Formats: sequence, structure tokens, C-alpha cells
Amino acid sequence: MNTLTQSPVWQALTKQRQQLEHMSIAGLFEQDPQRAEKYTLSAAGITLDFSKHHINDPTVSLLTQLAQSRGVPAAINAMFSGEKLNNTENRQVLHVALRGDCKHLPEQRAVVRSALQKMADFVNQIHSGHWRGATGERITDVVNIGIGGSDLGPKMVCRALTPYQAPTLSTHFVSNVDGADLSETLKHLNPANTLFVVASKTFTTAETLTNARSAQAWLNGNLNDAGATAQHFVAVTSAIDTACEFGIRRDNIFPMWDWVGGRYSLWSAIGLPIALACGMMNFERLLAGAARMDQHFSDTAPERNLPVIMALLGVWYSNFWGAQSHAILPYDHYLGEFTKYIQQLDMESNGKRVNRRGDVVEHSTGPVIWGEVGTNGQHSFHQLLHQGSHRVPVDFIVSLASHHPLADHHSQLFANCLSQSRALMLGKSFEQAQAEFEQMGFNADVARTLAPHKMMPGNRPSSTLLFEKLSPDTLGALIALYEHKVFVQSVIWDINAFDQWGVELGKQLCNEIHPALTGASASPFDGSTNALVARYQAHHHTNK
Ligand SMILES: O=P(O)(O)OC[C@H]1O[C@H](O)[C@H](O)[C@@H](O)[C@@H]1O
Repeated sequence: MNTLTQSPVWQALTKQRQQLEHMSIAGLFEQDPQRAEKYTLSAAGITLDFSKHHINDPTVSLLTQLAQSRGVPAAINAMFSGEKLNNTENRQVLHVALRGDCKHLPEQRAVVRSALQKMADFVNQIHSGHWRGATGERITDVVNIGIGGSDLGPKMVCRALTPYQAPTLSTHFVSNVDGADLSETLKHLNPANTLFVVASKTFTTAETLTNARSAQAWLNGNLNDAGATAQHFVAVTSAIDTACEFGIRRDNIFPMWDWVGGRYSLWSAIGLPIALACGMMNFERLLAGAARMDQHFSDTAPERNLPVIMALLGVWYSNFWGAQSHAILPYDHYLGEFTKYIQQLDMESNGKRVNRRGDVVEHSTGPVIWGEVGTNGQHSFHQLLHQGSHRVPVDFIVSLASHHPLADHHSQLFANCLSQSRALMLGKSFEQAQAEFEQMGFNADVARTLAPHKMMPGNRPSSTLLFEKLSPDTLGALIALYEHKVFVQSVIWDINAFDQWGVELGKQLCNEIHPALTGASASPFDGSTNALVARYQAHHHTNK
């Protein structure tokens, strides 16, 4: 069998790139008046305009052929049927069962339904004030202690759904082992009104356990009650016995399963802070929005399939245009944590260098994901997007209506978003730049000298994702869209998107270095590490 890069479709795409290199995106619009309409798709309340890309009909046709030839439709079917796609950990990949009917997965649906009921009962107890802290007071603050997938998803969604939050309950997120994170959070809180959610699929993550122990000491110390954990701590984990050993009551433990990956888990009880903050009804709307995107993904042909198209565009730029990064720029204050969330989703899933059989791949895989909300980024890194030497495809994300129709803020925001994608595409010619300098009063020689600095090459690609208003349903669909995009790319690259062995070595080494810092063990490391350990020891010795 041909390797991926030797396959006829790959070779044809390489030729396509050579042809399109000489055509500007703006020129493609002139050639085809139907272009915007043709390259716009909608599903589950989300519209994707992918017309501002280096593509034409033959490109789209070849890219969808690539998806077919790599078995994307069969892989989608395999995921929804519960096949063990996570081959290195021998696990199913069933985050879709957390939010859809999945009639053929009755076992998973039954446990999911019972977990949702347990969440609903708990949310009701907290909201109604039936659940009280150890001193009899109501809970007013929830602190989620978790990291990675047990933090980024619920944190991102809670911020995104701020307009849906109940005013009587505040949510806080502590993830970093840096004591500043926990201390800065707790200093504003009253232990009598505080509930901790310890979120850890494995219940072995060092940062989470360290933070949870310190939170427990703060609670018990302040309430002068060694038994306060029972009313102030709940856990979400698949390691129920370990959580019990920590002191959390078995009744107060919400389940997780090995068929849900950490970075795909916000739909499970890991989403408890979302349900507490926004109510169970809004949590279920989030699930329903994701389920609508799941249905579109599983039922739609590749050329009309939003996640597949987004995945193929990513492959097109990573593998054929040499793009090493991808910017995600939400023009939405509430999506302030969205790019960080997608960073874990994409980079932990597709940041791999071997295929499913362990052979080193001969092409690039997942890009560096980065970005920030607009318009803030415009006054920071957009300079590089417009004139830098890197090729960075962009996703712009924007809503038609704001939760805050304040004067003309939203029309300004929307106009800025459209201006950026247009500026990236059109650029500014040398002549335009020179003429602008002459209009400013510079003579022709000076204007010519300055013009290269103002000139912008343009022809830089972007997609625009549009929806009516940021609601739980829309957000659910948007997240599911990116999940599936990442999955499709992994299928095309033949990598396992569901393990993360690359994070393990750092953890192992930390277990060796940490005791050396306190002198509890020797320091047999490399010269640099030994010297840095010695500096740490010297500092702590002299400051004793
Ligand atoms: O939920 P936990 O088991 O505590 O895991 C938290 C996180 O840490 C790990 O190191 C992985 O890199 C992440 O994928 C995971 O989400």
C-alpha cells in the first residue's frame, strides 16, 4: 500500500498547491461570483464561511477524496459504535454517548442517565439551600480543583455562559500547584459557605491532590472541625475508592468512565461546576447542542460536513502550505478561555509524531494552536498575522447578537472581525502604501522608501464561524465541532488522538527532582539540573 504522502490524491494535492500559489484569494472571488455562497455551510446553529481560503472546486474535491481514501466515514461510524479507537490504551472513545441517544450503546446511556440524575439532584439541593455546610450555612461559592481536562472545559464554559449564571452562586477554578492559585482564591472565601469539587479522572494527579489537601486543611482549620470534609467536598472521578480514602463520602462522588478522555469530559460530571453555575437545564441544553453537531457529523457527506471541512482545511495548510500554527480568534469576550481549551483539545490529541502502529510519520501533524479574543489581539499580535513571515490560518468566531446591546459596541466588534479577515485577504499593495505616504505630505522619494514598511502582502487565509447568540446550545455545538475536526485530522494522519503519553516523562522526573530539593535524596542529574537544585537548596538553607 502507498504511504499517505505517496498516494495519488496526496500527489494531486501537491500539484494543486503549486497551481493555487499563483492565484490570489481575492482573484478567486473575481473569477467566481458564487464563491461565498458555495463555500458556506451551516449546521446546528453554526455557519462556517470558508470562502477566504486558497481553494477552488478541484481542491475541495481532492480534499474530500483524501478524507474518503483515509476512511473518515468509516472511522466516524466506528467511534459512534463504540469501537476501541484508543488502541494504545485499549479504550473506547465515547464522549458522544454523554450527550446523544446512541441507541446502540445502551450500557453507556444507562450509566450516563443515572449520573445526570445524580447531578440534577445535587444541583437542586445546593440551589434550594437544602444542602448545608458543616455550620448549617448555605453554599455560596464552589471551587473546582482540577487541572487539564478536569479544569479547562468547565472553566471555559462557565465563563462563556456567564449571562446564564445564577446570581446566588459563584464558581472558582484552582488548577496550578503554585500556591498562589489556591491562596488567592481562598482569601476571598468563607469556609462555612464554600464547596470544593475535586475533579480528577484518575485521582492521582499531583497538582490536584496537593491543592485538595491544602483546601481541606484550610477548611478544617478555619471551621475547627476535622469532619467538615463530608459537607464541603465532593469529587468527580473514576477512582472512587481513592477519593473515599481522601475523606470524601462515597455518596458525594460523581462517576467518570475510562471511555471518556479527560479533554473530552466536560459533558460528564466533570461539568458539575457548569450545572451548579448555570442550572441543570442549561447544562442539558449544552449537551443537546453538541448532540445536534454529532448528528450532523455522523450523517453528512464529507463535502457538506462542517467538522470534516475544517479538518481538511487544517490538513491543507499544515501539509501542503507549511503552516506550523493555527490561530483561533473569538470576537467574543465570553469566549475568553476558548482558545486555551482548544489548545489542550487539539495539541494533546494531535501533537504526535508516530502513527497508530508506532511508525514515525513522514508529514507534519497537529499545529500549534494559539490566539486571543478580538479586538484585544488586534492591538498585540495581529501585526505578525498581517506582515510577519509565518503563514497562520485563522478561525474568526463571532455572534450576530450580543448579550449586551450597549450603544454600538456589537456593531463595532462585528465590523472589526470582518475587517481583519478582509485585511488579511486583500493586504495593501506597494503603490497604495506609497500613495498614502504622499497624501500625508511626504515627497515621492521618501514615500517610496517607506512604502515597503506599510505594504501588506495579503492573500492570507481565514474561516469565519458565525452564530446567532452565544447560548448553551450554540456553545455545545461549537465545542463538538472542534472535537470532531481534531478527530478527522487524526484519522487522516493515522494517529491516535486519544492518548497523551508525552506528558508522562515530566511527571516521572518531577518525582525524582522534588525529593532532591529538600535534600531527602541525592542529586544525580545532569550538570545544569544539579546546579539549579543546588541554588534552590542554598536559598532555602540561608533563609531558614
Ligand atoms: O483528571 P485527571 O486524571 O486529574 O487528569 C488531568 C489531566 O492531566 C494529565 O496529565 C493529562 O495531560 C490531561 O489529559 C488530563 O486531563
